Amino acid sequence: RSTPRRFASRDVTQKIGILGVPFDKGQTDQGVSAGPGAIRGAGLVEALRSLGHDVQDFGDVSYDSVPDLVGPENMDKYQHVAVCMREVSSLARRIQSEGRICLALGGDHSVTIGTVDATVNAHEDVAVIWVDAHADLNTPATSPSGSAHGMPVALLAKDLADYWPYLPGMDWQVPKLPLSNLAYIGLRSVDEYERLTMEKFNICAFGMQDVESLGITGTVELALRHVDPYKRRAIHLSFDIDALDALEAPSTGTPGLQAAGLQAAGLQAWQHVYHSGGAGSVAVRGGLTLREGIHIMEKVHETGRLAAVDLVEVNPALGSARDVSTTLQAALQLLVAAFGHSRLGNMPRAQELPLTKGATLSAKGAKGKDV
Ligand SMILES: NC(=[NH2+])NCCC[C@H](N)C(=O)O
Repeated sequence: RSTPRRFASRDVTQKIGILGVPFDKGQTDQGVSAGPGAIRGAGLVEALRSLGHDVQDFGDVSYDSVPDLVGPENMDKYQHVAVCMREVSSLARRIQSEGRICLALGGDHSVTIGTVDATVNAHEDVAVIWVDAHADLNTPATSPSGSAHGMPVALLAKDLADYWPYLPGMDWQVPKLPLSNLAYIGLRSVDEYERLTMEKFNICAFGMQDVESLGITGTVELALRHVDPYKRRAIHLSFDIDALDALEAPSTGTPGLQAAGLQAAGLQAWQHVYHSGGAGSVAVRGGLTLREGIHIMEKVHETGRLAAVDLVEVNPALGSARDVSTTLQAALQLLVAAFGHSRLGNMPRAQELPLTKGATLSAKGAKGKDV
């Protein structure tokens, strides 16, 4: 049974609020703070408006003073995280309270400490789809790097609250997200303790092997069914550009394991192997294709329950000019897909199609009356 494709999106105006979060202190590479500017510069606002949406750009989050907070051991730049994410959360809440879908541009993935916090406060029942090469499920006690961008999920999860020490300056943040409302897609670099946590709490995760065996269609269907079985939750979609293969999005910086190489070496998937850090960082090979990423976005859009999107870890300082442009185009395509781009390009609406010379099919005409 074949049903005609629906192009509903062109007729449904969505209210979108863009929030830039040029935050880079959740990891060690320079340049990820230029992400929001670069994605805007690639034409994001214009592209979303051309879909007919009501787009308001709320600019970039800034914070000036960093108080002398003593954070947990092995959580780098804790003070910055605590202060900046409070600001992110309050702005993202404001955007959502105006009835807008909050589109946050990172920055590194620690920005979700603020954005997801806003979503779980703006809605009663929230589902999170986390598209990423990494699980970002470490606590300071388990983190191999001390980088906050590897910790947001652990910080947001209600089930993991007891695994954290008291966090001074973060009283605004209440871990509210049940891990049962979360699904990962695209994992290929999971640390040992993250894996243990995933097993212990039975977290729904589709790694690259699963995407391979189920296909992206099956993967997204199962992920959505898991996080939102009764089709009533607000959906927060957090997309780390490093979920895409390095060929599709080279300008991103997290050192990680090379899945293919590890398998060849007969190593366990959870034994993490790092590339050289800093300027030599490279994206993780063996990831999602851009088409697969777009499919995820389209399917979440089709639910009609998208509340917030993050697009993070685009680093315009990494790679050649061509790498940067490839990465930015990928980011842009993902985002227009999340907001209902037409799969076949900008097709005219049926009513706009000229039937005979000079005549167009009006709504009335479509019912067979005089045109
Ligand atoms: N959002 C990211 N790129 N996260 C990378 C995390 C890498 C590693 N698992 C860590 O915790 O340090």
